[in-house]
Amino acid sequence: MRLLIHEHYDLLSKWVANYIVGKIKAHQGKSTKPFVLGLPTGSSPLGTYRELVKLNKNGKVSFKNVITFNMDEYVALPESHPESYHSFMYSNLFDHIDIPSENINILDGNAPDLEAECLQYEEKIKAVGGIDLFLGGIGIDGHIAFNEPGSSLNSRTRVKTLNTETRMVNSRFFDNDINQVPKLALTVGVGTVMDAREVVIIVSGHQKSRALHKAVEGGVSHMWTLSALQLHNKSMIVCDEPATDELKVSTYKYFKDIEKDNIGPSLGKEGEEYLF
Ligand SMILES: N[C@@H]1[C@@H](O)[C@H](O)[C@@H](COP(=O)(O)O)O[C@@H]1O
Repeated sequence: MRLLIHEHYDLLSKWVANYIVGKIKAHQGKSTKPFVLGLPTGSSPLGTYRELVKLNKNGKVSFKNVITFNMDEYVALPESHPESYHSFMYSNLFDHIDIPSENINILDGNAPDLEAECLQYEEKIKAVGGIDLFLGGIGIDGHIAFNEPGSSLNSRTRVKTLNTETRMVNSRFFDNDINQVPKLALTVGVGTVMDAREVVIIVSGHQKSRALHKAVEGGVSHMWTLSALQLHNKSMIVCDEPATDELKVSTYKYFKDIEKDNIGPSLGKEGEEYLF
């Protein structure tokens, strides 16, 4: 597992967006098949989405031949609700890029048969040849997508009960009222994420530092589902300095040193592009 430590969130966001664009372009250079991209919601990817929109508008990348699969969605929250993950994705990304609407996949938390919906989602991912790159974030308890502590590391897309801590954290989007936060969600499983050919996780801020410590320095454990990434053969965590607060100094220095040539000193200057 790689760990790239950026000075601050804006640099991280710019780097991740350019990394994704590099991957899409490299794929398009050698295949006519669509690039399949897994996507998260939350505040962590917001900067990356802003950069992707900019790169699309500047003609640096097209999403016409990209298929997306979102990680999760609340159960029984209308799609039109401002806090549904459908709304989030359209207002922060899809409404601003040239992706065809038929290429967008988001779990339907209002489907009459939720289990069938989850099974179909897995089938659809398989049918397009699997996910090339899964982008993700984490919760403060180290959850990836909505795979709360105790989730099987082999789990597939399914209905998941949200724990109180996650609902409290997410209540900031629901008038700070935990009672308005749905109790259930549909989520891809840890196994679904692990099947992606590459996984990139954004971790930003001090509040995520314990989870980062557990995922990087702890053992593989279902109590910190991000730690499953240790078993993935192409995974990377991209974080900012505050997220490293709980890492050992030696771990911090190790990753700073080993990745020093991959985080250029000029990174982040307006208009600067990175080629991967
Ligand atoms: N299901 C989402 C996760 O996919 C996301 O990673 C997490 C962290 O969100 P944020 O980036 O806002 O901290 O929130 C939710 O629980």
